[in-house]
Amino acid sequence: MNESTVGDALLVPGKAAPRGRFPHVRRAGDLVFVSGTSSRRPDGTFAGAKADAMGTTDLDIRLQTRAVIDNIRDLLAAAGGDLRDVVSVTAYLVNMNDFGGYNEVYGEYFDENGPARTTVAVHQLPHPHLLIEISCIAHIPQRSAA
Ligand SMILES: N/C(=C\C=C\C(=O)O)C(=O)O
Repeated sequence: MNESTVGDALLVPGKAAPRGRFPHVRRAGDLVFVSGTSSRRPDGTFAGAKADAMGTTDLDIRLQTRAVIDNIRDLLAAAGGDLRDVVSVTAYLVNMNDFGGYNEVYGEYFDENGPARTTVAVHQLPHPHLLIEISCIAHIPQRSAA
């Protein structure tokens, strides 16, 4: 089904294209739902991920977490909001050993007055270099949307 039946679906120019048939962001009334977002750049490379010619990887949870939240900030801006509008965060880590680094960077953006949060470990994410993906819900009243 191509047609939107509830709210508005948004593909945000300049951001990494979704790797499937879903929008970056979907609005339903005053709530804005942000699809699971990684550190992927528009050119398909990942912030916080390097691999040498032998395939040895150097993956950095702090850099990835920062890039994910910055990507989400850009997506929210396209919906007329910003990170202060986020009311709920779900973070997916592939390894809970990364919780400390993730939590440290997260705390640079949000505090106890910020969104409700759930963090879970998952078996895999859609690319082997990914350590983290985050989805979230923001409250952005329609009258202030772009
Ligand atoms: N949200 C999904 C994938 C995101 C991948 C990325 O941002 O690199 C999905 O497949 O549901």
